[in-house]
Amino acid sequence: MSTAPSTGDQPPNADDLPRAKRSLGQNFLVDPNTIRAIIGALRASPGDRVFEIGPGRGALTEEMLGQGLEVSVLEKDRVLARYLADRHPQLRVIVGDAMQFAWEGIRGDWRVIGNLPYNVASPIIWDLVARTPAARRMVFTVQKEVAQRLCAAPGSRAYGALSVWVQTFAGVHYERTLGGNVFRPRPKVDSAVVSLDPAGRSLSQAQQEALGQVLRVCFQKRRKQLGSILKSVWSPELEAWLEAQGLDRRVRPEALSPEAFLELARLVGGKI
Ligand SMILES: C[S@@+](CC[C@H](N)C(=O)[O-])C[C@H]1O[C@@H](n2cnc3c(N)ncnc32)[C@H](O)[C@@H]1O
Repeated sequence: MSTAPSTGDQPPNADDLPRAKRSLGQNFLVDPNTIRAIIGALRASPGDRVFEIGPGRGALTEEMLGQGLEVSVLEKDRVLARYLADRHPQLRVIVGDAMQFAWEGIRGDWRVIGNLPYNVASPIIWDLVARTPAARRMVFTVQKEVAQRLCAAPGSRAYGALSVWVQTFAGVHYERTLGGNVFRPRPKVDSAVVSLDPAGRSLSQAQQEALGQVLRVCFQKRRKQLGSILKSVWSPELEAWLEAQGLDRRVRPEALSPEAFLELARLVGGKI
């Protein structure tokens, strides 16, 4: 760990940099053009507040500070958190786990950014979008397959519970694919950048549980027909609602839009 006094404007000596820990998904961005492009996707202006998840050695953090953004970071690795706090006294550094963070505090004017640890990216985004309805734009670097699932449209192979859940709360846009050469160490999988624009939708805890339950049940059996999946809770109301959509009980879950799932959760959630 570097114990040098703050030298935010000096490039760190390679020997001072904390080693990458595989267990924490540490693949650090090293390509300046990619770093600028990811931050550009945030569409932030000087003075805007940005919350970064997993700042690592500060590749995105330092560029954002250089652009005059007001940055707070949440890092699980104490060594890296200390390294960043030492180098950047103006940075608000929180040592903590994004899987257990009180996201409700990120309200209003916050943008969110993160080159997320790949093994926990989906649950972090799942939680974050539901609990920060008023936040501004979010930009995440994730495994390419996860990015495809986040953006997937009904009927496509990648469309599933994660797509429906996240698109219930935000508009999702696939920004770009990243080759392994922009990271050190180089990850084994391809990566992609996605942006999310929260729609301002707030669901109660009960509504969230109902939607989560319906998604779990439906996408466990995505090739089955809805009438068979929901046999035990089928009702005339459900039948009438499907008919009004121009659908019937033979429809498969993967054909339903996020809005349709929300209505389905209202009709059957809590009963299955
Ligand atoms: C893929 S690296 C990205 C580092 C840096 N942002 C970059 O782009 O070079 C992921 C970062 O998230 C941190 N991390 C891993 N699990 C975390 C968790 N549960 N909560 C917060 N940070 C975590 C890792 O220590 C690491 O710094």
